[in-house]
Order: sequence, then structure tokens, then C-alpha cells
Amino acid sequence: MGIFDYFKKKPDELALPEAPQSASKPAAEAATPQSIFTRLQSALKKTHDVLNTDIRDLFKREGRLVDDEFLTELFAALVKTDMGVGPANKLRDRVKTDFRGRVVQMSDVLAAVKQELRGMLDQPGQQQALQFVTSGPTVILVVGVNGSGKTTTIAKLCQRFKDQGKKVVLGAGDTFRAAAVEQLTIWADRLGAEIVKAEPGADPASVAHRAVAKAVEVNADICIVDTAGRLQTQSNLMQQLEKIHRVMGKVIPDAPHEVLLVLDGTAGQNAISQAQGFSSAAKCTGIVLTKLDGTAKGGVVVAIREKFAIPVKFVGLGEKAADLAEFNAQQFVDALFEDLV
Ligand SMILES: Nc1nc2c(ncn2[C@@H]2O[C@H](COP(=O)(O)OP(=O)(O)OP(=O)(O)O)[C@@H](O)[C@H]2O)c(=O)[nH]1
Repeated sequence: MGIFDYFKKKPDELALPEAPQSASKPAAEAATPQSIFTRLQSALKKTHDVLNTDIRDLFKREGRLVDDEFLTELFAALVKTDMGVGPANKLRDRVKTDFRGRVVQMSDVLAAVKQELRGMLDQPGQQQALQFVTSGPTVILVVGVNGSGKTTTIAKLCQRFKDQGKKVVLGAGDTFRAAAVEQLTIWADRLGAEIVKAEPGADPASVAHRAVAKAVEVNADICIVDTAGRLQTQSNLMQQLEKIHRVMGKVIPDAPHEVLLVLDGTAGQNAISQAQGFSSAAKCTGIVLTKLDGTAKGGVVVAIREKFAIPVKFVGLGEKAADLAEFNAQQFVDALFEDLV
């Protein structure tokens, strides 16, 4: 069911997305590091369970000799999370270097795996936090394939910015689908954000241009522009993204300041190939990996970090407006191996 269908339901049937809180959210409801970790932990439960079952199996008996058989089994357990062969090989090699020929406890191996994994996920030098400009609106363009969670992510970001007391303008740049415009309009109304839209079939670049101009006019802090879902193979649509870029830059010279590529976490390794085409054509500055809560392939974050020069900035942990967390390597690794150590 698309998110739009939820709005057609009666309020008491609305499991999601949740209605926004008032503009000034009570401090008690603000996300604490602990509550974010708990949410991350429950979102990663499927991936965690698959990995933990396999790793526990490796250590059925206390103390295990690290030999070729063990290393192959460890590799297989890691690869199942969809982290990719390269990262799984690296982790196996680390364990091989540290422990080969020795009898080890599970905690020894996991400490080494966790440390190596954190190093792989933490990429110093990358701007992981969203970059805000110091004057004028910060312009965020949101791109991705159909159904990856773009509109939901925009709503989540909008809620986050409104909670921070920021003024937000949304641009309904998915002019291919009337429902997408309507969906974003409902979100804008709920969240108290201004929205710029056009008739179905209108040029999305013109909507993007008007949205940025409106953000300047009303002195907004943030302008977030939606785009239609597209495949990297649709070269005309990919060129359209470049046009959207150009016209935004005519209003504010260095806009868009962030281009977020929304990837569906349930796609696992397929998410990687989606990212490859987009990251260059759309000059992406960050990735939002959605639906981590619905997948046992959460290890794909590792593969994305390994392959791309752009950081994972956020992860989607559910369908509600609050289910968006800034990506944090330490928390991710801890949530993945929670209970094992
Ligand atoms: N479980 C879960 N579902 C999500 C998440 N993010 C989005 N969804 C769901 O994914 C579906 C598609 O989300 P949309 O936001 O409509 O996706 P979109 O990319 O805008 O779709 P198009 O406009 O068709 O390209 C909806 O049912 C959302 O509720 C998430 O983090 N977790």
C-alpha cells in the first residue's frame, strides 16, 4: 500500500504516517540518543537475528579453533546480511590475522569484527551531517527510484525541521503523478509547511525553480524538493535531474546544497546498483537508506559505505514521521551485535 492510501483511511485506521505533533514538540518526546538506539535496534532486529543465530552456531561449543572451516563459516554468516563479498572478506581476514590457529571465545572474535566494521562504516572526512547554509534557505533535492520512500522521507525531514523551529517550503516536483502532489500537499498541511506545486505534467524544473524562489521570498530556512521516481537507465529523466539542478542554481547560485538519494533498504544489493547511476548524474551528497525495519539485509549499509564516496546521512526505521535517524556507525554496529557480547 502506498503512503497515499493511508490518507484515504479514517483517522482511527491510520497506523501511519502518524499525525505530526504540535509545532513545538514537548521536550519529553524529543528523541534521545537512547530512544534512537532502541528504535535502531528494533529496526535492525531481522538482520540481527539472522546474523546472531549463525554466529552463535559457530560457537556452539566453548572455545573454537580458528581454522579454514571456521573462517568460511564466519564469511557465510556475514555475507547473508547483504554487506557484500568485499566487506565480508575484510572482516574474515581481520579475524584470520588476529586468531588463526588459536582457540578463541566468541567475545574475542566479535570484538575484532565490531572494531573492523566500525572502521569500515566510519569514513572520516565525509560530511555526514546535513550541511546548512549560513544565510538564506538551505535547498535539499530528493531523488530515487519509484517507491523507495522519497515522499515519506521528505515528510520525516520536514517534521524534524519543524520540531527545530525552522520554516520549511516543500516543492512537489513529482509532476508525473497527481497522487504524489496530493500526498505532499496533505503532508505540508499537517506539518504547517508551505508547498509549491503545479498541474500534472508540468515541467518539474519549473516547480523546483518556483519552490526555491518561494523559499527565498518567505525567508524560509529550508526548501525540500520532491522528484518523480526514476531509473538510472532512463536517460531523459536523468537529464531532467540535471536541469532541475541548473534551475535551482539560477535562484541561489550554489543550490541545491544537498541532494539526497533515497534507497530502499529491502532491496539489499540492488540498492547498490540503484545508487551507482544516481550518484553521478544527480550529484548526490548523501544517502537515506529507508525501510531498514523491514529487512534482514541491513548489512547493505556496509556495502554502500564501502562502494560510495557519499555518506549515508539518515536511515528510515519505519513509516512514522519520527522514524528517521541520523546514521551513526557505532550505534549501528552495537545494534547489530546486541546480546551477543
Ligand atoms: N517500513 C518502512 N516503510 C517505509 C519507510 N519509508 C517509506 N516507507 C513506505 O514505503 C512506501 C513508499 O513510500 P513513498 O514515500 O510513497 O515512496 P516514493 O519514493 O515517494 O514513491 P513514488 O512517488 O512512487 O516514487 C510507503 O508505503 C511508505 O509508507 C521506512 O523507513 N520503513
